[in-house]
Amino acid sequence: MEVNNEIFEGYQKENHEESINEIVAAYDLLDTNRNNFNVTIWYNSTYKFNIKDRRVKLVQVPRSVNLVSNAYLHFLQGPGTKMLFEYVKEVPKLESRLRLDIASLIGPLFFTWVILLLFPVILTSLVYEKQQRLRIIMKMHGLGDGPYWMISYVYYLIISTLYIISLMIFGSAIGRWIFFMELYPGFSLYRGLYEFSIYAYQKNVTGRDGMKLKDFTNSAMDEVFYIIIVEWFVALIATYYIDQGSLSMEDSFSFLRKKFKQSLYPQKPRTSMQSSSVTVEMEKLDVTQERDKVEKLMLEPSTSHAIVCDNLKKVYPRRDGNPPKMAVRGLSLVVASKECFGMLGPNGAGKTSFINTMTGLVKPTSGAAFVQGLDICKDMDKVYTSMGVCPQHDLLWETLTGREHLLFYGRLKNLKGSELNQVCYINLTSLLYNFRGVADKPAGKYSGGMKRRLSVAISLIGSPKVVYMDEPSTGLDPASRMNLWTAIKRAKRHTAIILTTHSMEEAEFLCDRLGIFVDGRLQCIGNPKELKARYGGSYVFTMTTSSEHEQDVEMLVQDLSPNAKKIYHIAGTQKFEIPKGEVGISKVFEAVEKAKSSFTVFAWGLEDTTLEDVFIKVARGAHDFNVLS
Ligand SMILES: Nc1ncnc2c1ncn2[C@@H]1O[C@H](COP(=O)(O)OP(=O)(O)OP(=O)(O)O)[C@@H](O)[C@H]1O
Repeated sequence: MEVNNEIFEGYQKENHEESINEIVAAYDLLDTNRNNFNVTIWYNSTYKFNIKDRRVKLVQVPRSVNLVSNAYLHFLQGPGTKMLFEYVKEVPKLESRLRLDIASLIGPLFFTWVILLLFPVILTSLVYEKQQRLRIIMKMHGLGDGPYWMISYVYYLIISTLYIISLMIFGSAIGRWIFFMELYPGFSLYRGLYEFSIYAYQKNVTGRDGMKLKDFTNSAMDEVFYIIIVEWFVALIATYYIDQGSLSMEDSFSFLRKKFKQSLYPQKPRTSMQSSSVTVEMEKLDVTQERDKVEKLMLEPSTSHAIVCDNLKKVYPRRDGNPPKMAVRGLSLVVASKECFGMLGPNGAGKTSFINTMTGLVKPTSGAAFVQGLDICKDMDKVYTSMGVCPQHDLLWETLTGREHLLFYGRLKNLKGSELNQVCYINLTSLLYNFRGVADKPAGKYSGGMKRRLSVAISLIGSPKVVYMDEPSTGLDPASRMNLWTAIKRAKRHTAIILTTHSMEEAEFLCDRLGIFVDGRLQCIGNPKELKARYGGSYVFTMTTSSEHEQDVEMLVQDLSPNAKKIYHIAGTQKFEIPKGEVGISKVFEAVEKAKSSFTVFAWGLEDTTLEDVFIKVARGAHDFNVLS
């Protein structure tokens, strides 16, 4: 290329003061904060005007290609650049192309987006564990908060590091320096990258270096770091609060909801609570005896009993304008080691609330409870190490197989190596009996009954000292139910079990003692035989005849026992309750044979009281008492 040396040399010799002053003025207009600026003009070699404190020096620097045209563009923006512009116009220059650096323009947005892709993945995973209550079930099986967060942190740190390293490798491959992209969280990262982009752009325009450490105070980069550090602490504390405030997502934000609700529903005097507390409590003898037993144990604490509850209460706070709900009203109960205690009760009686309180899912409102001598309010973490839980709703990872679930929970119970494999195998065979096809399938693909069986297997793994089972046999077919019962019976040899159920058959088959719970109170307690003897002191006599002989049947029953009560009557079929003390079975047979000779008897039957009869009687009695009081 032809170069006009004369023009440039002439410029140097004459030292055009006026044109240099105009450069300074032009620059001041562009950015009054800066007192340092470089202009690079190419000619044969590269010359540089260093303008500092309005003093201009022309220095020769190594040749730099392609910057001259950018410098012109920059200076053309100021009104005082006329002289230079006119002069430069005459300087022959290399052919150059306009560089539009897409990466610098959209880089910050793009990089932030790419890095934040990992954030929802981590968040979803943590929230999933919390929402599905997997977090609490892991805790109940002995996984403490410290190890949980450490493992989660290290796990996601490794994933994030690998991700960022991949990104950096990719970035280097495309020629970008993205070291600072490792910094997090997103917003400050975005800001940081924005600062980088400005420097990157200036590098292209002016030929200066990119961002240096010393540039941090001139740019907003120092702020970015302060924000990241502050956010780090705030996020850690907030996470800790949300996690510790309560273990349920719902309760985590209860403090906010409380404030909001207080403004919507001003506090009314607590009339309903007060009235319930002055209700005369007519406790049955067996329940009173149990309470006395607990009181004695409280005076001489011992670890010989697996579970001791002393006047345990759970009240759910006022919600959506509804009054507070007393779900458990002062329960006193002792469960011995290796005892299976069955909790029966109608829907909404408070059984699950009691189990949730005992397993640490909700805190008791008052009273105390001890598991193996450990206070559930103070030593829950220690209690968890010897506890198993089969919750009312299955809490399983959709993607883990049955075997993986058992291996995981087995490890939490400190089982290792061959012992772990053996325990896992025993549980799989006893509870997932056709396990070969099932054990290695993801739990998300299990049927309802299979999930239930897996939940029971998890609760029993590692031979915990205390196991809570909330309706373990719900949704099981008869064969699976029998399997489950066998497994529970086997577990009873070394474990105390509290189980809730709506199946009287199950309660009778498995439980050493039963308690019938109605409206938060224990109505009766004892072993199934005792309860039947106490509450079911009558036979149920049923006879079906044609309708014209109904009167004859009534007379027959009156002859047998004047105190018999008709409890059911429909289209020729009548049911009577006959007090056991007033009639012998042989007398009933005789009377029926006599009746058969005088009229046609289609069918008849005599039944002893079942547990179901006891349950209905007790539940109805308690309900009527509550309605009247
Ligand atoms: N989180 C809660 N907030 C307010 N009230 C609740 C809450 N959980 C349960 N309750 C109420 O407490 C009472 C006892 O409920 P709980 O679930 O303990 O009964 P349950 O005996 O286990 O019933 P089911 O046999 O149907 O499982 C019910 O009236 C229920 O509506």
